[in-house]
Amino acid sequence: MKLAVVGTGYVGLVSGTCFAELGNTVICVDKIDEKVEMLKRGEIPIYEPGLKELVVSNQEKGRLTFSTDLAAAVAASDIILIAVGTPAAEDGSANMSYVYAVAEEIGEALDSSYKVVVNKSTVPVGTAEKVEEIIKEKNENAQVDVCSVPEFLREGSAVKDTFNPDRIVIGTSSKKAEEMLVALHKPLTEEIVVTDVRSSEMIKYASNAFLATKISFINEIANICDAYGADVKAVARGMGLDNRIGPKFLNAGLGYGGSCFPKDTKAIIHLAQSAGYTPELLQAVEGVNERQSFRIIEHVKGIFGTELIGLKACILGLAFKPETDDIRDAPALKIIDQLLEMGMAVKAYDPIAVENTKKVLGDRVEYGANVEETLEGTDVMILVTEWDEFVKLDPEMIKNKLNRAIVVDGRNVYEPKAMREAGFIYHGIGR
Ligand SMILES: NC(=O)c1ccc[n+]([C@@H]2O[C@H](COP(=O)([O-])OP(=O)(O)OC[C@H]3O[C@@H](n4cnc5c(N)ncnc54)[C@H](O)[C@@H]3O)[C@@H](O)[C@H]2O)c1
Ligand SMILES: O=c1ccn([C@@H]2O[C@H](COP(=O)(O)OP(=O)(O)O[C@H]3O[C@H](CO)[C@@H](O)[C@H](O)[C@H]3O)[C@@H](O)[C@H]2O)c(=O)[nH]1
Repeated sequence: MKLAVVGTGYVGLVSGTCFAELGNTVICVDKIDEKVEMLKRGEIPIYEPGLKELVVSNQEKGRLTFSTDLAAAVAASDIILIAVGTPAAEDGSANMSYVYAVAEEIGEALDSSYKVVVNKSTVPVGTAEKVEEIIKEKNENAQVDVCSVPEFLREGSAVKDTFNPDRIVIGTSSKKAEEMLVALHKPLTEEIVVTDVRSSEMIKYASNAFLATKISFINEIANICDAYGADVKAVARGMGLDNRIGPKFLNAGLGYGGSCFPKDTKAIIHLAQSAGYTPELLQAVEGVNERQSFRIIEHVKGIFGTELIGLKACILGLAFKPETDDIRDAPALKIIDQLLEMGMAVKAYDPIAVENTKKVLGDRVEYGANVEETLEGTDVMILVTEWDEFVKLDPEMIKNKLNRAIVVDGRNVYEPKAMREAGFIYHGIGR
């Protein structure tokens, strides 16, 4: 099949490349010239394991091309995937300006041949209908079915997730579009859920909201564990072995960050409120998450008291999770801001997210070249992102580099007993 993919962020680039790998002809379009030029040279603007090799090999086979010319890509394709950003607006709703702008451009580019337009971006319920309306306002001869196929990939494992999805959800009431989209996705999985467009759009928000709820739930339990001397890791294990609960997404820590859960939770809350419904549970999920990263600060104050001026913290991990350089809504940024405000100096390190962090924090923070150098001469090590290299650190090395043997483990990666026996003042989250 011939595909145009609009937007070369995580979703557009990964799904476009994977569809090319499956033998389709794919044109990935972005409005940013430099990005398209980089991609043409086989350079990948984001860090995503396994992606570069796939992009380059599909370019070489001529199945994957990059362009800024949306009209030409639309004309050459049967299916057009919209994968542009839907960031949070001031009021928490999804900012739909990028999606609507693309809809206008598609409307202008279409002739009277049949096309399937797919929203892969995470969008409020009712968006497919609105996109179809915009296209038809621009072009009354347009023969389109606008469908919803939400994306469930995770950053850091995006390629693996795309080739091994738990399910594909297709929202459409058109038999013709359904047949084309089922044929496109069939090589990926047998688990294809075909439903109406609005339910499909809701499935995406409901899935993210549920996962966010699981995280806020276990964080709340962790905070109660802290008060009573229970170990949240043991609690999560004991709970997770119940098949009805399951072990995944029960890691207590600093709360969820990233480009999806925070904004999508806000968007579904806004969606509910716009319809006159108060989503109390989801509001609490968000409230718990807002507070959770500040648990670190409470631990720091618990150790040093409120007089923090003159002390230096070593922050390990800046990306919102391991295996990505994405710092959008990363807990590290909030924690660093708070430490600086309290008068502490901060030295930080991340294997790949330092460049992105510098664009936001500049020289308010000192950056180490590696873990050892970052730890050197600091008063407390604060682990924020559970990169494998941090998990495997030698406690003796940590002790030798720090001014005092103090570790605050925001991801519960070390064993409290072993750390305390090794002479550390050790604080985890809920254990
Ligand atoms: N990042 C993820 O892991 C993930 C996973 C699932 C779903 N989603 C959803 O997918 C959507 C895209 O997310 P992302 O992280 O890939 O976005 P992103 O912000 O990283 O990238 C979006 C890209 O679209 C381009 N763009 C914007 N307007 C354009 C236009 N008119 N023409 C051509 N290109 C245009 C931008 O230049 C940018 O390169 C969002 O709705 C997001 O919620 C993201
Ligand atoms: O037990 C857990 C699991 C995750 N997290 C945090 O939750 C956030 C999100 O993690 P993850 O879901 O792994 O990453 P994303 O790449 O943001 O992926 C989510 O958001 C995407 C965008 O919508 C969806 O496509 C994915 O299915 C969904 O998992 C990160 O800050 C994690 O540290 C926890 O705190 N505890």
